[in-house]
Amino acid sequence: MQILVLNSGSSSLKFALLDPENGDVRLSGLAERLGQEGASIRLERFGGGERERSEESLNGGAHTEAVARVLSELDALGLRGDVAAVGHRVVHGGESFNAPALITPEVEDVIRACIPLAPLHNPANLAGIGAARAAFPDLPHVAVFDTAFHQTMRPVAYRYAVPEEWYTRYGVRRYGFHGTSHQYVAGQAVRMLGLNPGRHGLIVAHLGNGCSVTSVQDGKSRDTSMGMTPLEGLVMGTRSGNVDPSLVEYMVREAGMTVAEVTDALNKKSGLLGLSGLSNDMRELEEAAQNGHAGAQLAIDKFVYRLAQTIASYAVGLHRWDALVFTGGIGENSSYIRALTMERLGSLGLVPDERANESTVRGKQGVISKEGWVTALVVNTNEELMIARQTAELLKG
Ligand SMILES: Nc1ncnc2c1ncn2[C@@H]1O[C@H](COP(=O)(O)OP(=O)(O)O)[C@@H](O)[C@H]1O
Ligand SMILES: CC(=O)OP(=O)(O)O
Ligand SMILES: [Mg+2]
Repeated sequence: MQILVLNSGSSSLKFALLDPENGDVRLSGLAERLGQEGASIRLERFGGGERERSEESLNGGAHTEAVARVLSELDALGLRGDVAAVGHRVVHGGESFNAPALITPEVEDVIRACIPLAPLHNPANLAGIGAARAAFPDLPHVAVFDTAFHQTMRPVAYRYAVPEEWYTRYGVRRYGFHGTSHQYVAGQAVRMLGLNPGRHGLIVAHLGNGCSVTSVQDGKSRDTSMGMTPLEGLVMGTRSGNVDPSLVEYMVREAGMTVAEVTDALNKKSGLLGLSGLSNDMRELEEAAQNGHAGAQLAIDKFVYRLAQTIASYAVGLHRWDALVFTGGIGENSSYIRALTMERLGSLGLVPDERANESTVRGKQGVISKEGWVTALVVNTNEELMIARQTAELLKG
């Protein structure tokens, strides 16, 4: 059985056709700058131990054109008939979903109702669902929510200290995101370390373009750093993470900006990009910092400082702490950021094994801490595989 997985961003579409049993990928790729000039799509085909890549223009195409191109590629490869179902990443499911859901008109309504909580993500997810339903009208479509894994948080973690009515009437609370990745990575770490699936404590740092830390106890999310929206928490590529909420009103008053402009800047012009004045890409910042770029150095230092602070604070809620887990593009590849973070956490017993840390990059995973100290490890996340598995499980059940 093959599952087609679609992960729609505001202007991008990641896709993969894979077997949920063994994780074998037949086709994968990424369409970018959708709906804009210069839209393009990259395709990778796998078969018979071979891998073939290509890139082409989509000519201003949007999600519909990207899905259509994926479909024509499936036809060209003779794989369309193998697709048993489509699994969609949906970022915000509010409090309505603690598990994946078969997409019905009612489910689409709930995803639509969550747009105000995730204005950057949910409209793109709906566009992807619409395009895929038109392309595969007879197949089951399943929504896998970023928020679902975090529905096990208790009120002490998910409530904000604001008037109660904001929660009961307007749904103002912490929801958390990247749940599919945190759940997958925590499960892998339990297996790799031989921990008891029913009794363990992990802190998982998912560090990609968006970044979040989650504490996982006995397989369940206890707390997570992203909040009502994916803006809260850590310093990210272009997102500020935590700031004083008063700055919104202040910038409106002092800089003559609108609330929407301030919010947009906090989401798209802040974080590593804002602090460095250079880039949202950690690779570029590491190189620039080495060449003496002060802004890049500050961005890295602030990123690490906030990350280490958050990790330390998450040790508070766990009944035991077995390991710190790094994942995502930065977590899996930057031995520098991992080393700096662990050094900051030295007083909590984290000590990097220099050789293991430096060699655990580009697809390698495993323990990177010195023996006898708190365990730290790298786990490669695989949201596509997790979405495919959850889609297949829901259809079986
Ligand atoms: N070798 C590397 N060293 C440092 N950072 C890296 C490296 N490889 C990738 N990254 C960083 O990972 C981030 C992207 O993470 P990724 O998980 O791929 O993003 P997304 O959240 O879009 O899926 C970027 O900041 C990129 O610079
Ligand atoms: C929810 C979220 O922040 O996702 P991403 O990291 O893919 O932007
Ligand atoms: Mg990501």
